[in-house]
Amino acid sequence: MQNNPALSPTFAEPHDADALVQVSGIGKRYRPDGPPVFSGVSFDIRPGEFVCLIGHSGCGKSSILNILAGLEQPSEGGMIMDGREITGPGLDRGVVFQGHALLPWLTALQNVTFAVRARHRHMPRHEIREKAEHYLAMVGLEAAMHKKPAELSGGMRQRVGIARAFCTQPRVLLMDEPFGALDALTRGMIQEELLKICAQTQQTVFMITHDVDEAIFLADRVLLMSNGPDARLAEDASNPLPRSRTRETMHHEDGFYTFRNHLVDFLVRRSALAQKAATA
Ligand SMILES: Nc1ncnc2c1ncn2[C@@H]1O[C@H](COP(=O)(O)OP(=O)(O)OP(=O)(O)O)[C@@H](O)[C@H]1O
Repeated sequence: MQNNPALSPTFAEPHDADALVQVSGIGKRYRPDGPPVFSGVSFDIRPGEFVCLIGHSGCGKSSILNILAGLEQPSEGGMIMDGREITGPGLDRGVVFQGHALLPWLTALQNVTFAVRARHRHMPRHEIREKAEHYLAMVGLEAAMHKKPAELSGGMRQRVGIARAFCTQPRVLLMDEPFGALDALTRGMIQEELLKICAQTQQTVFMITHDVDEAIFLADRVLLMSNGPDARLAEDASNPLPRSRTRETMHHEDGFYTFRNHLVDFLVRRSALAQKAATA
């Protein structure tokens, strides 16, 4: 951790000793004369955990993800990852946005090798290529790796984006509604692939979603934000379903409907009450 006296009081908060990421009392204010978008947000992410963040539009979810990515600075509080303060972007964090953000003049394979090369500057060319091919195969794109983004469907482009993020083997993968623009069928398929890859690689993930069922399928923990302005992290809900769940059968698992109702009730009712209580 860098020696930043301004942050020391917040970092004194209790955190899980095993946490990979420790977020301490972060807040964001874009306009000095207005209320903060959110404040006092603290949570931990343990290694290998899949954490989803849910909340109504405008409560600051993307701002939190951008702060974790180092693309934005918090107005208050701070974060530690692997014992060091996050102060800017780094290759230890891979980011997948809703728009795939691929380089349009490169093929799928070249887009992925570009990322591997940036991460592993001294890796031999053939190893870079093998790595890129491996991750493209993992997301089911063996046959399409020589196509350019314009020749791929939206779902395929998003999968290239996921392969690109995974292949750099970031300590944490940050995803901002990565499947928001996809049709339900493609979305389901990619969710399953993602869960499989995460299980194989023990990848740590922080993901924003609006979709309660997506969160229940993917997440070990669901963080619930109250409504903005001055939103807070209102609840930290552990997923009671076994990790072996599948999309087809998860609604038969004990606790599925109780957990789902809990999340839906938060979004429909408690998120507004939590905001009133926090700002009263
Ligand atoms: N760069 C910025 N400059 C000024 N205001 C911003 C900036 N980025 C976000 N905001 C404002 O901060 C608030 C939260 O935005 P943010 O995108 O973080 O919310 P969100 O919860 O991710 O919303 P959504 O679910 O609609 O994507 C909004 O009122 C937004 O207008």
